[in-house]
Amino acid sequence: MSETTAERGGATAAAAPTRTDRQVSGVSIRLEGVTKNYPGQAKPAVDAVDLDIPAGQMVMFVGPSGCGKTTLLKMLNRLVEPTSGKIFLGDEDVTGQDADQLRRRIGYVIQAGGLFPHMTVGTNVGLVPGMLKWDRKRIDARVDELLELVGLDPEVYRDRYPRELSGGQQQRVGVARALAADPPVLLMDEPFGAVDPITRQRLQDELLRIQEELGKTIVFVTHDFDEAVKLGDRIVVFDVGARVVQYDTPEAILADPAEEYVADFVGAGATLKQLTLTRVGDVELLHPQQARVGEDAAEVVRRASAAGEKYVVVVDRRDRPISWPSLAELSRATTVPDTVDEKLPVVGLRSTLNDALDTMLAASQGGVVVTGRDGVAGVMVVETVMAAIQRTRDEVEG
Ligand SMILES: Nc1ncnc2c1ncn2[C@@H]1O[C@H](COP(=O)(O)OP(=O)(O)OP(=O)(O)O)[C@@H](O)[C@H]1O
Repeated sequence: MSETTAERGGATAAAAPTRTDRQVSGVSIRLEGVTKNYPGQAKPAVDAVDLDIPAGQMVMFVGPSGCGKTTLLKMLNRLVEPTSGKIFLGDEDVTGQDADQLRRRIGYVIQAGGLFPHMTVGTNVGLVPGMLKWDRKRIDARVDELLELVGLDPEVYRDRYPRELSGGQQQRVGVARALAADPPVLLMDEPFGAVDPITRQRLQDELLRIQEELGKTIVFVTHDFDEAVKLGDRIVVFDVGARVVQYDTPEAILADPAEEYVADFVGAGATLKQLTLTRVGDVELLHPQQARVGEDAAEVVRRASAAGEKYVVVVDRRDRPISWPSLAELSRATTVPDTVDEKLPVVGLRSTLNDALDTMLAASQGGVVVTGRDGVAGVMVVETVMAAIQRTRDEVEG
């Protein structure tokens, strides 16, 4: 770290560990005095920014509209040419490197996925490996692997066109495409801005899961402070000219905003935002009886009644939850039905309590099914969320 970096106000991340001890496949990014003057603009859009982004971390860029977040992001893959300053990937100065070469090492995800509409999902995902002249077999295998990774069945989606997908699915394909050549760095510019809140929450959960697995260095621009708190290992709060006002963990920023400006930006709901820091996996879950499709319904009802329960979670053959019927409903069937409840409220262990509450409200249900790596991890009821909110309030206020 240079002295100038230190002087310019906390633009270096402290050497705190990431949220989990994940594998790291990313490289660090270092900016030194990076500046952009757009022609005809009196002031630089980005003014002499120094920033160190540690390898394998997800760093969120937030700040008011027009403060220069996107310009700064686009200078990292040179969609915007810096006026001055230096950019390093690891120890390598990439400021003068051929931009096309550079972009093959940096995945880029934008709103709505930015897919080519006239190409199938498979062709979209295989674009960069194709440019890198991988052979057909290797590309096909990689496409399937990536579609699996982002939760899309390759058999079903490989040959579809983007217009045949929902917004959330297109976004998943966008992420798969950005990861295709296994770049160490991923840039994401408001990727989930155009999808509905519940889909956004699922995509965020998926991104956390993928990041846990891959450990890329991710730089993520967002307007949504809750999203920054949920996803970020660290958050950079910018002001005009991409001035770094605060660069720290979400916990630290919420607990101690650096300036009044940051406090305003964090907002009056900071107490409740603390809830965004609590993951579903951090609270005690209930463990209901489960039943598998095709089981004898009367037997399941007997088992659940004996355990004092009124509902069971039905899972399919791959242990995925598909419905959550009452014993009364179940006793009308002979075998446990394979009916999929499209509105079944489901969240992951890495979802936040806010997400869980939103999901319950959207489904008009008093609980959610929680899934983990190996299927159903439990269920959570609204009372648990309320108790956690109360605890957070007590802690913050008292
Ligand atoms: N191509 C361009 N030519 C001239 N000025 C530009 C150009 N792109 C951005 N700007 C200006 O640079 C400043 C920073 O814009 P930028 O889009 O980077 O901000 P931002 O923080 O990402 O904003 P938003 O959150 O609204 O997307 C703004 O004043 C903007 O008007």
